[in-house]
Amino acid sequence: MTIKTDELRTTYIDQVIAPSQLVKEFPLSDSAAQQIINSRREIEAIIAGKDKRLLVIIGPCSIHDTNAALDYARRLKPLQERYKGSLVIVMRVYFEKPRTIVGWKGLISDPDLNGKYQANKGLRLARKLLVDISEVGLPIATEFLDMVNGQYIADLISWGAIGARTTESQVHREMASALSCPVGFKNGTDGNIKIAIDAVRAAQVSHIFYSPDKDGFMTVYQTHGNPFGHVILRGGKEPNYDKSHINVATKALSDAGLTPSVVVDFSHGNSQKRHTNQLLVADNVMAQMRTGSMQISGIMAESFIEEGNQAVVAGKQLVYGKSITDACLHWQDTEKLLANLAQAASDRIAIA
Ligand SMILES: O=C[C@H](O)[C@H](O)COP(=O)(O)O
Ligand SMILES: C=C(OP(=O)(O)O)C(=O)O
Repeated sequence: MTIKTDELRTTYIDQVIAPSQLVKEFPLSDSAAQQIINSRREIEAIIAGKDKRLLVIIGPCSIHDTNAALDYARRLKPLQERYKGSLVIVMRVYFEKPRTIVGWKGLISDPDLNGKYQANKGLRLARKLLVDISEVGLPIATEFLDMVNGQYIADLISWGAIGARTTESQVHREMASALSCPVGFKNGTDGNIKIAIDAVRAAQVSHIFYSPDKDGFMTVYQTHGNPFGHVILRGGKEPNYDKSHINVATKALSDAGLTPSVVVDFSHGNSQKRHTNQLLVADNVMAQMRTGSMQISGIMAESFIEEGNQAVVAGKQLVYGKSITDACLHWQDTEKLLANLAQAASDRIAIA
């Protein structure tokens, strides 16, 4: 063969470390593993309607500075303890960003924020952070976007998301059917909730799925199906958190034979990308909860240490604790939000 017909549009960058090697470098302790198993069981019970507490997925839009993320985790931990009677708090630790067109795609692929794609460094930083947050004692939520990255970190994840741009993707549904944690599917960016309900159904059953194994060898797996898929309403062309949208979504879930409850994302289409609107969404959701309705089993919010977001500019120092993707609530608002959610959730438990 002298004429090359493929790999015409790629340039070799590096070999990637095997998942088993990364796990050796950053192992999970037995106590942290037990805590992850316990957190997954708690979240599963909420998804199944057996635990009346509110699932709260909260944290930065994306991780770009692991020190700031750990700082956030240490602030969140006492609140997780304080409100554990009414909230199951899980920290958002997102390393992979699906972009509408282009942009920084997250710490794993581009840890230096400079387009040099030092993926081995990104994987090491990501796994170390997950181990550190697990040692703090917090359960972790992440989005599974890439088909390979999960093998490096999924053992540390208590709750997974499939994003609005990939809910309709067959391979993501297959991946969700293989994941050991509960998985939420976002509605589409245009607001289509049927694709998320279809995704929950698709992920419930067994599939044939190609993935690297822990040693990095491409492997064909038969997945067992994930019984803990659920829908996340994130808004679309219009927000979809109010009572009428919740009723439509839960009826569609019921008609499909699924548990009629949803997670509401306060951000994204529901906040129309204005971070402080998350607090207005929260007020509406808490009012719904106070009627005793169990239609909303969980919420998601984007929060960090500093408010808003910032652009990455070469040579310019980044503000510590401030998002470089979607704008986030600051820590003070986060504390107030969690206190209010805890009150609304305990009011709801009292009625139920
Ligand atoms: O959650 C983050 C963003 O909403 C998502 O990655 C899309 O971002 P973009 O529209 O800025 O590309
Ligand atoms: C990208 C995200 O959300 P969505 O898929 O809803 O846009 C996210 O939660 O980070």
